[in-house]
Amino acid sequence: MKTRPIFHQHLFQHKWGYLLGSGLLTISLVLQLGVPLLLEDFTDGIQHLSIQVSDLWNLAVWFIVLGIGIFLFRSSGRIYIFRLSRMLERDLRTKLFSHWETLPADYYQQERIGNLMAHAVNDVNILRQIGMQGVFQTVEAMVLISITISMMAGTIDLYLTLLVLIPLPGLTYLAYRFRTNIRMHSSKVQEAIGTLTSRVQEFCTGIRIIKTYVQEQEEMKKFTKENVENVKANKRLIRSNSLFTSLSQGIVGLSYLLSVVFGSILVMKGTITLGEFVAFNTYLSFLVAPIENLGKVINLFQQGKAADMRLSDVLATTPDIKDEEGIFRLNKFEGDIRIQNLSFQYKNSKGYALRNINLTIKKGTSIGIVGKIGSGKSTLVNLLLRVYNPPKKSIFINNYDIHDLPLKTLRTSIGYVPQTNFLFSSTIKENIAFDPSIYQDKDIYKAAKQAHVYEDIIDFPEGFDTPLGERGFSLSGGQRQRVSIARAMIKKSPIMIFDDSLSAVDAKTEELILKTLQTEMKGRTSVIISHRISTIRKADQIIVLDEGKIVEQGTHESLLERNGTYKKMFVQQSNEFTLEDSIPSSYSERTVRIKKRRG
Ligand SMILES: Nc1ncnc2c1ncn2[C@@H]1O[C@H](COP(=O)(O)OP(=O)(O)OP(=O)(O)O)[C@@H](O)[C@H]1O
Repeated sequence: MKTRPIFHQHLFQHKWGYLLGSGLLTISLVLQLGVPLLLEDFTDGIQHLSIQVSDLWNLAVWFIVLGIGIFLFRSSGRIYIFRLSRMLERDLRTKLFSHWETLPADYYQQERIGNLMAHAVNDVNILRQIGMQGVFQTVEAMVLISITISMMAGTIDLYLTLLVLIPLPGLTYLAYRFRTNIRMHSSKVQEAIGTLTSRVQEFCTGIRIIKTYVQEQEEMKKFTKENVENVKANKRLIRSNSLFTSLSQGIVGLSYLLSVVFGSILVMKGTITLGEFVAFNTYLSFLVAPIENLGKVINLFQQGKAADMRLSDVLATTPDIKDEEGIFRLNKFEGDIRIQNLSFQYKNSKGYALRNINLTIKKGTSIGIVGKIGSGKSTLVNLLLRVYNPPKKSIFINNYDIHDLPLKTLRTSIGYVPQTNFLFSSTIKENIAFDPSIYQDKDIYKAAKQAHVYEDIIDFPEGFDTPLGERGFSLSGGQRQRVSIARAMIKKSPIMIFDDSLSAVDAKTEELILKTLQTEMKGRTSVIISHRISTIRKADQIIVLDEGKIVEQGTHESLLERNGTYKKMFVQQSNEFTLEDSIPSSYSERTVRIKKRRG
């Protein structure tokens, strides 16, 4: 079913508001048309020397009354209309954002962030402008042009009116054509400024690399090139703007020339009075802006139509990961996981990321997942969280197919520490608790202690209230990882997933964290992905993934005894490290302490 364009829906929803705003504006425009009438009478009075001092006072009072009336009605009409379009902007952004929240992760991989930003900023702005300038200037043009021309032709002179109107449509055409041109050049200027800004930003953040690789001159060359581009873009904009202004002034000038020359002839012939001549030119001055605005408005409506279609398309995207019909309304569950014949292929991908996975993870146990880069480890946990949709009847939690569980329950019941530790530009406290009002400070401190980041945080100038910059750049890689772990720990979920979450911490801290996890995770299920055997060796079961398949499965000891991929990895990693304690020949000892070789 075809839906109505977004702007039409808004206009329809607020039709009375827009009518009221337009009505107020119309009153102010009608009052404005009283000015030429007053001038006409006054000029004729001067010409006939019939003006008294009291007439001067009267004129002044009328001007003031009209001025106040025009001001009051125009500004209230404007406020009314503009307020409605600000509501459109607010509601549309909220709608867009809440719609985006429903869309799955792969939507964001297919769409470029820049496009999404353009929808949220530019497209919404265009629709707002239609609600503001578009409606305001259309009403103004329709009312002013129709009444003014009627007054000029009906009360002064039809032929003179037709004559002065001849050049004016050129103004509409020019505004229409040049607006596209000027807009294109303006966006090029914006782009050039954006590029320059990014260059400076990159320079500031990458200053150490630039200096150590002696790249100052190269950077200077790049900057100079982009700076020149910026100047060129500005020159093109200035040229376009100046040409438009000069041509418009030429057209308006031509109209006035016709009015003055032929109007004076009519005055001299006695066809019109001097007062009517003055009023005629005042009417003409009222026409210029609305006729020019018509061109801009036509252009704006065209842009609006395109923006409306783009936004409607975005809003029409249906999430393919959502609560399905007939789900069990569970609020919580325990951590029994069963994976059955799970194979998975990403959209637009030729091969399978996972093939025929069968796995049982009992409540309260831990599983370690190892495997080469790209072997499917993260895919497996992403499917568990339904970040991507697994095939039906392939993943069960507490014997429920995860498709039959509410998404919210599924995700709140799983504490997840992702591979990339994204931190928000807020305080450390907010990064751990998201909403600190839900948790008490002691819960936040406890989670930080469990992640072994507490001591680091209290050393920061503002402790847990230290604000983090974009992506938390003020923290080290290891600190960021541990803040992410604390964020997952505070949830106390029955299932915890750690996706390569200890890669940036040193061996000693890793061991401390693992020890704490062992105690904290009692009764809960944990899934630990790692490239380092030291991280997963104590897990109740370990699987080795290779090209999406489970190639080995067992405990640390049983896998070492198999002499397969796991053992190869273990030996390889052991060679890369200096062993603090020697590796027992049978590999049966559970605690092998590995310390990264210094230097
Ligand atoms: N969103 C995606 N779209 C298409 N293919 C993907 C996507 N994400 C991962 N893949 C592919 O799926 C396979 C498994 O990737 P996955 O990220 O699960 O591996 P991994 O074992 O976690 O790797 P790493 O150790 O580097 O984290 C890889 O071939 C990868 O290129």
